[in-house]
Amino acid sequence: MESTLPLPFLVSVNVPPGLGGEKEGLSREEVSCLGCVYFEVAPQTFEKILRFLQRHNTEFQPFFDVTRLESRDDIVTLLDAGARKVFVKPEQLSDFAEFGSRVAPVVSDASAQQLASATEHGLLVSNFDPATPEAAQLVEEAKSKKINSFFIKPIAGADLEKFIGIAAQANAIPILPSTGLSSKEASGKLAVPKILAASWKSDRADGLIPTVVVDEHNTALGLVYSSEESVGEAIRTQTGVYQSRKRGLWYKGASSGDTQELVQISLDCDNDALKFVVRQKGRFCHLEQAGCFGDLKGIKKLEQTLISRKQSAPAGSYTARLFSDEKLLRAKIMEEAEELCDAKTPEEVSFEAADLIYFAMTRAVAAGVTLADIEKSLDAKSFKVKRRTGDAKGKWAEKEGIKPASATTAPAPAPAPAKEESKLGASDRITMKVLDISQVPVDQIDAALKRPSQKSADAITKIIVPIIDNVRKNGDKAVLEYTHKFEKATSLTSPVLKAPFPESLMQLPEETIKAIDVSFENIRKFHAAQKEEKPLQVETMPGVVCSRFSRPIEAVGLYIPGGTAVLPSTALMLGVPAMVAGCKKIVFASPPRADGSITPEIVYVAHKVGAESIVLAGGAQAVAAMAYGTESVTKVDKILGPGNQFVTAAKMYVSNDTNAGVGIDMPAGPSEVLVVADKDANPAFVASDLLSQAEHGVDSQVVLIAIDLSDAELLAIEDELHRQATELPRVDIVRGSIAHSITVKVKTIDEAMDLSNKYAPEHLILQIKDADKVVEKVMNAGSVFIGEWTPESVGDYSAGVNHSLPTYGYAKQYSGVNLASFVKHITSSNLTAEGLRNVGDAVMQLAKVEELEAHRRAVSIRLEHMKR
Ligand SMILES: NC(=O)c1ccc[n+]([C@@H]2O[C@H](COP(=O)([O-])OP(=O)(O)OC[C@H]3O[C@@H](n4cnc5c(N)ncnc54)[C@H](O)[C@@H]3O)[C@@H](O)[C@H]2O)c1
Ligand SMILES: N[C@H](CO)Cc1c[nH]c[nH+]1
Ligand SMILES: [Zn+2]
Repeated sequence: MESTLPLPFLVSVNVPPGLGGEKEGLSREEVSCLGCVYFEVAPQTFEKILRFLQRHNTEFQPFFDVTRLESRDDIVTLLDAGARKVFVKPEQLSDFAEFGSRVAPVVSDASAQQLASATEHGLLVSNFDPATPEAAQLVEEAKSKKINSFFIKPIAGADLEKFIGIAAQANAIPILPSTGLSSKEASGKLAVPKILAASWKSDRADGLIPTVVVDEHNTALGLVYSSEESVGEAIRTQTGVYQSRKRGLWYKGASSGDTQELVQISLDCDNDALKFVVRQKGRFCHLEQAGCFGDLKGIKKLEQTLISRKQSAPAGSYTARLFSDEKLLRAKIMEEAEELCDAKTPEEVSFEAADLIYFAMTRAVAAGVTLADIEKSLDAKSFKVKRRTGDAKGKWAEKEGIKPASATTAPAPAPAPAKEESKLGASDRITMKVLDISQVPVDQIDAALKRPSQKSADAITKIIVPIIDNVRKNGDKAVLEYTHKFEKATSLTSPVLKAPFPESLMQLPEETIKAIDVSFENIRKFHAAQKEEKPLQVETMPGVVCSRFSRPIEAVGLYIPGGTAVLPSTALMLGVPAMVAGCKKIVFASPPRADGSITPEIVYVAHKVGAESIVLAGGAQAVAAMAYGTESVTKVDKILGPGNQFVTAAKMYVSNDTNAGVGIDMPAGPSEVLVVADKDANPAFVASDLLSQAEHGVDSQVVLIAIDLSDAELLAIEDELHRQATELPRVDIVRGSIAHSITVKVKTIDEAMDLSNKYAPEHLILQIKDADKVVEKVMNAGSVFIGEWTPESVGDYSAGVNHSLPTYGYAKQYSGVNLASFVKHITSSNLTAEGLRNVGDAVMQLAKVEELEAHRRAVSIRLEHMKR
C-alpha cells in the first residue's frame, strides 16, 4: 500500500478543486479533508495546474496522469512543485529513473508481465472495466504479486461498488471520481464514510473506531471514537464530529464553543485507528489545558503567546514596538542571526537559535503567517527534486567572500533552448517560459498569455461587501477599525487628515522635493495641453448649431496604493490632472503606515495639487468612505486610481450602486509590460524593462516578444534577466511574477504586433529598429515606450504621460487616466427659426414612427406659430 496515502482510495477530479471544475459530487473542502487527489494534465492546463500545485500541494497531495505532456521538463517541474506521484507512458519510464517510485507507468490493460515488473515503481491500470472477465483475471494475477502501489481507475460509467470490491481483492488502490462520491448516503453515489467503515477494523463490540485527534503540528489533543455516521457528519460539516460512547453523535464544541475545523482524516497503517487533524478553537480538554495530554510546548506555545500579544500588547510595550516597527524587528533578526553564527558551545548555539526563532516567529505572526504555514512550506520543500545550489546570495556571499559553487564547477552557460522549452522553476535560475509561435498551437500561446489568475470575483465580493456595508452604516468608526486591522495602525484615532497640511508632515530631502517638482511640472504640461480651449461647435444644417463643452467633475477621490509599496508617483499622476481640470474638491486616500502617519511625499503632493483632505485608509474601506461619505470623509463624484483586487472590486461595486452615485475610471490592476525586441535591442535594456514591472508584485506579468532572435541572442537576454534579478532587493517578488511570465519567439514584426494587440498590454515597449515607424501598428495598449532610450520607468514617474493605465487586456476598450477622466462633456443645441424649419420634418416623422405624439407636437406647435 502507498504509505503516503491517508485513505485507502484516491479521489479523481477533472479540474483541480477550486479552479472551477467539479459541479456535483464532493466539494473542494470535502476533497481536501480526504487528502489525496488525482487529475490528468493536458498541455493547455499545465500552467494552471502548476500554479494550483505550488499553492496547495500540502493540502491535496496531488497525483497526476501526465501522459499528455510532451516536455520532460514540464513533468519534472510538477514533481519539483510537490506532485506525490506522476503516471507516465511505460516507454517514458526510463527517462525518469532518478525519481524512483514517484514516477510510475500507466497502462490501459495490465498483462501478467506488466504486473510482475511493477513492484518497484507501482502501476496504474486506467480504463478498468469491473464487468469484464479480464477484471477477475487481473485480481487473480495481482493477488500473488506484491506490488508496492497498484492503482486502478474505472472506465466511465462503471459500477463503482463492484469496482471497489475488485480493488480490495486485488490489493489495489481504487481511483474514485469525486462526482461518484458523497459525504453521506445518496442515490447513485458511494458514501465516503461507508467505504471507510468497510476498510477499518474495530475490535470493539459496538464497532466504533478509536480516533486520535491532533492539531496541524501533529500534537495529540486527545482520543475519541468515531462511527460511520459521525465521520459522515464530520466530512459534511467540515468540523470535529465524533461518536460519544454514552451520548451518541458528539459535535465537538457545540456547548462549550471550543469548536474544531476539520483539516484532514486518515487511517493508520493497519486500518485500526483513525486520525483527525483539526484546527482547534479554544481548548480540546475539559480541564484548563490545551489538550488531554497537557499544554502546548516549545515553538507552538511561543506562537500562541505571540498571537495573543499581537492582539493585546499594550501600546508602547516592547512587543507592540516589535510588531509595529519593521526596522526594529529586522535589526533584531539580523543581530540574532549573527550571534547564532558566532556561538561556540552547544549551549550557546541552542540559546542563540531560540532567540532567532523567537524573532523569526514574531516576523511570521506580524505577517499573519502561522507555524502550520511554515511547516507546510517545509514539507513542500521536501518534495523538491531540483536541488538548490545552496549558494549564498548577493551581499551575504560578498561579505563572507563566498563564491557560488557554479563559478568553480560550471563555467559554461547552459545551452540555449533550441525550440519550445519550459524552464519554469529549473534550478534557481530566474527565467521565463519560452514558446515558439511556429511550433506551438495558438491556443497554447493564448493560454500562456493569460494573466495570472486572481481570487475569483465571487470570493473577493464576499470579502468586500461586508466591509462596504459596515462603512456605510458605521462611518468613521468602521473605517478606523479596518485601518487598525489591515494597516496595524492601532494608534490612529481619526481617518482623515484635513488641509492645510502641517509642514512637519512633509519634511523631505532636497533631492526628493526636486524630483517631485520636475515630475509635477512635466505631468502638468502634458495634461494642460489636453485641455479643450473652446467648445466644439458644428453647424449641422443651416441654423442648427451643436456644441460640446466640458466642465470639471466637482469632487474626485484619488486612491493611492500603499500595500506592497508606497507610490507617491501615483499621487502625482492622479492629483495633477485633477488640479489642471479644475476639480473643486480633491480627496486623496492611501493606507497609512503602521504608526498611523502618511508618507511625507504623498502629503507634499497633496499640498501641491491643493487636495482638501487625505483619507488615511486603504482597500475597500477607503473606496466605500469616499463613495458614500462619512462623518469626516467627503463624499466624491468619481473615484480614480489603481489598486489591488480588493480596491478594484470595491470600485466596481460602488459604481454599480445607484445609492452611491459615484463613477470610476477603469479596472487598473497588477502592473504588466510587453516588450517587443529584435536583434538591435540591447539585452541589458530589455531585461531591465521586464524587471521594472515584474518587481511590482507577484501578480504582475511581463511578456517578451522576441523577433527572429537566435538562440544565443535570446540567451543573452535571459542571462541578463537572471543576473539583474538576483541583485534586486525585491528578488522574491520578481521570482513570483517571472514564474507566470513568458517569452514568445516570432519571426516578423507583424506577428509580434498581432500578438501584442491581442494581449493589449498596460505598457508596450518597442526596442526595435525604426521603432517610431511601428507605432502605427499599435491598436491596443495603455502607453507605448518607443526606442532604446525610453525605459518604461520614465513614464511611471517623470516624462509627463500618465501611469494609471488599464491592465488585464482592458486597454482594448479603456484609455488610461488623462485630463478627460476629470471632466464631463456637456452638449448643447441652438436652433434659429430657419434651423427648426430645416430639421423639423425629420424630427416629426421619427416621433410619429415611435408614436410619441408630444415629441412631434413640440416641433409642430412652433412651426405653426411661425406661420402666424
Ligand atoms: N495599473 C496601474 O496603473 C497601476 C499603478 C500603480 C500600481 N498598480 C498596482 O496596484 C496594486 C497595489 O496593490 P497593493 O496591495 O500594494 O496596495 P493597495 O493599496 O491597492 O491595497 C492595500 C489594501 O488592501 C486591503 N487588503 C489587503 N488584504 C486584504 C484582505 N485579505 N481582505 C480585505 N482587504 C485587504 C487593505 O485594506 C490594504 O489597505 C499593485 O498590484 C500594483 O501593481 C497599478
Ligand atoms: N508601473 C506602475 C503602473 O503600472 C506605476 C508605478 C508607480 N511607481 C512605479 N511604477
Ligand atoms: Zn512601475
